[in-house]
Amino acid sequence: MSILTQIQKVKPLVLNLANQVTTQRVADVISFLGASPLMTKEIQEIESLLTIADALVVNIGTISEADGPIFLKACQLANQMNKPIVLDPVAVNVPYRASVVNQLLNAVSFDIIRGNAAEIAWFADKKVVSKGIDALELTVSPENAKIAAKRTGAIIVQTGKTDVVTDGNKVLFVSTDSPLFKVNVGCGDMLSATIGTFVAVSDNLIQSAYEATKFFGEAGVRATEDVQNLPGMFINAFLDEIYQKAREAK
Ligand SMILES: Nc1ncnc2c1ncn2[C@@H]1O[C@H](COP(=O)(O)OP(=O)(O)O)[C@@H](O)[C@H]1O
Ligand SMILES: Cc1ncsc1CCOP(=O)(O)O
Ligand SMILES: [Mg+2]
Repeated sequence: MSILTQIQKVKPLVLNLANQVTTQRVADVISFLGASPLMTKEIQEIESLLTIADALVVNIGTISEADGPIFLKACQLANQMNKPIVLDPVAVNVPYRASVVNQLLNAVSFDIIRGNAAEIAWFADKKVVSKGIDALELTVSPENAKIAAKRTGAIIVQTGKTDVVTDGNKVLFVSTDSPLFKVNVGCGDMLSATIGTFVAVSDNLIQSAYEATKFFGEAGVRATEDVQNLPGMFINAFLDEIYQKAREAK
């Protein structure tokens, strides 16, 4: 049975420590895949929610001081409960974010880290030009992703024009090019949540990360054709493609 069919069957609960910008888009993509999203930032309920969750997605996009202890507690509990964690290290090159992520890396294990080329370069201790949430270099080799995977022990999904999925040894590529991904804020967050939904029902981390990234990219390319390359209607067309494609899976 494919991972997508498994998602429809199990309807996993995906718990999100989401950012405040793209929360609805992230909830939508999880729901349209056939799973159940839940967003929280309340430390008092983390344990009970993780008990019923199948995966945790941590997005640092709008981090505040109060978030540090919540991220730490959620990730520690998820590790103890053997629930997979996907980290989206939005703009981790900014010093405050870097210090919080360093604390997390010292205390917990992430199963998957999904970021753009500049964010993944940070985990490899390399510099790639970035501007806030965006990576500015278009062609980036898989070397940084491989180093980041070896250093963190996580599967790395480095996104850009070509996506790289690696455990540090094996390297898989996804090329699904559409300029509308870049214009629409939140596509990275939606991909991280999609990966979280795939790993919620599959123990094979690298395979689920790869299949999620490929599925997401292909839906985006089809949506770009549907909206004739214009960005305004893209997210709706994209979510519709995800909904349909998920249900066509065998
Ligand atoms: N230049 C690009 N051309 C085509 N697709 C891209 C490009 N950059 C990113 N994507 C796609 O957009 C999605 C989000 O990636 P990215 O923009 O790198 O993340 P983020 O939004 O976190 O910066 C991925 O599915 C990726 O394949
Ligand atoms: C604009 C913005 N500011 C803080 S988080 C965020 C959204 C980032 O989304 P993505 O990295 O998926 O484009
Ligand atoms: Mg991002």
